[in-house]
Amino acid sequence: MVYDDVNKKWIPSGSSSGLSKVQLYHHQVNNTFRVVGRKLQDHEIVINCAILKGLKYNQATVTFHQWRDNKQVYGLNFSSKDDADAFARAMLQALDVL
Ligand SMILES: CC(=O)N[C@@H](Cc1ccccc1Cl)C(=O)N1CCC[C@]12C=C[C@@H]1CC[C@@H](C(=O)N3CC[C@@H]4C=C[C@H]5[C@H](C)C[C@@H](C(=O)O)N5C(=O)[C@H]43)N1C2=O
Repeated sequence: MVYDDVNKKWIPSGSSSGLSKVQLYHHQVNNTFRVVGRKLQDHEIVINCAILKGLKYNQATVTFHQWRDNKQVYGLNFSSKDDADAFARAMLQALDVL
């Protein structure tokens, strides 16, 4: 999800709401990280953002985590606590090595 600052509400990222698979990629060569989310149904890329050193990953609730870059605020509304925990662990490990 992305935050619509004008209307002060979260909107689905991409062309429609629906479940997506969100992955954290590590580019070994230059030690960079990127979050990429794809819709399960049609593989539409719904999130594609670089994770930079010093990023603050906010676990607002057990299943809703968020972060911001200079352009927008991203929110991940996880289907389960386990998914949220797994993603948060990977994100925090990435932030540790950046
Ligand atoms: C300093 C800073 O940047 N701070 C950011 C957060 C942050 C901190 C540190 C580092 C980075 C970031 Cl990003 C912040 O506070 N921001 C970023 C933009 C929005 C917000 C501002 C105000 C509101 C108030 C309430 C809360 C909100 O949005 N919350 C709460 C949990 C709750 C869970 C789920 C989602 C649900 C999917 C739909 C909707 C629903 O429940 O209807 N909803 C929500 O309502 C969700 N806000 C925010 O997060």
